[in-house]
Amino acid sequence: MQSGGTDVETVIEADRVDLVRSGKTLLDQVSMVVRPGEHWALLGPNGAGKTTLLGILGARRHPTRGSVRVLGGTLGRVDLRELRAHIGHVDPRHDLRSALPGRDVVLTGATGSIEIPPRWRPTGAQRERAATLMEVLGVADHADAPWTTLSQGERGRILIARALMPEPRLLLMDEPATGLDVAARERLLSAVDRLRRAHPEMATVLVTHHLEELPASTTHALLLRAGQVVAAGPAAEVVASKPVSACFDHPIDIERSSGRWHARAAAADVAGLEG
Ligand SMILES: Nc1ncnc2c1ncn2[C@@H]1O[C@H](COP(=O)(O)OP(=O)(O)OP(=O)(O)O)[C@@H](O)[C@H]1O
Repeated sequence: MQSGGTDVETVIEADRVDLVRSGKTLLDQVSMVVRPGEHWALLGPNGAGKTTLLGILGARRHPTRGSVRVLGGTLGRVDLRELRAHIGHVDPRHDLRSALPGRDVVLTGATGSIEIPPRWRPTGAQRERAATLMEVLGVADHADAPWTTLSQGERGRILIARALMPEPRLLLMDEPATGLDVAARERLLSAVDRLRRAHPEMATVLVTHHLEELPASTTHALLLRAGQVVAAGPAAEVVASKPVSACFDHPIDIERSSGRWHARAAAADVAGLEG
């Protein structure tokens, strides 16, 4: 692989992407390059366009202007359904209503469906892979538990295992830790760290608005505000007080310890509030 530039092994290459809906510019000249083994955080306030951008990176929607190459395929020129089969997308709005056991929910990742298709039977290799992934994600004990009884944190980890069934080279996660209590969040983040170690070539993009929800294995970050990129690059530079304060339009102090990030209102701002 070449260093820099646009090598063939680039996982995502978005160049000056605009997305306009109902006359509103949701993404404005967004560019981003993701290479194998990189783990990106997509950060920004409510309504910044994070989910919209993830939809484009996941080959679920086309940009209005600009070019997007994902896993070597240019959106607009390749079959989006075919491309989607190679992308793991963890969507918190997974629309499963039946009491499918955890193991079967993971197996639906192989068929790309919500339910197990009639007459479909997993191969031995698929069963083995599902078991391994549930082990890595720490949900092996829930293989027989019905989806309807699983907690939000358990569901989240099951959905990540599901997204990994087709051995994707790209994994997209939209706010995987939202709504979890502190222990469930920590279990999920450890699972994501383990997963990244187990699949060193896989690239990931994780959306969140909470810096505390960033796994320690995050390598890069892109800050989005009102559809525009405020900063993008190595996490150590981008997840820092100055760029994050600019992105959220609020003075924020960022600290990093044991690889994890913590955010709080800047001291001057707190004094202002108290005074
Ligand atoms: N089809 C649409 N037509 C018009 N506006 C839309 C459409 N879809 C999304 N939007 C708007 O686009 C903006 C970006 O939405 P998006 O969900 O991508 O933001 P986000 O950064 O993921 O926000 P949050 O953190 O709140 O989930 C929002 O203002 C939203 O209301």
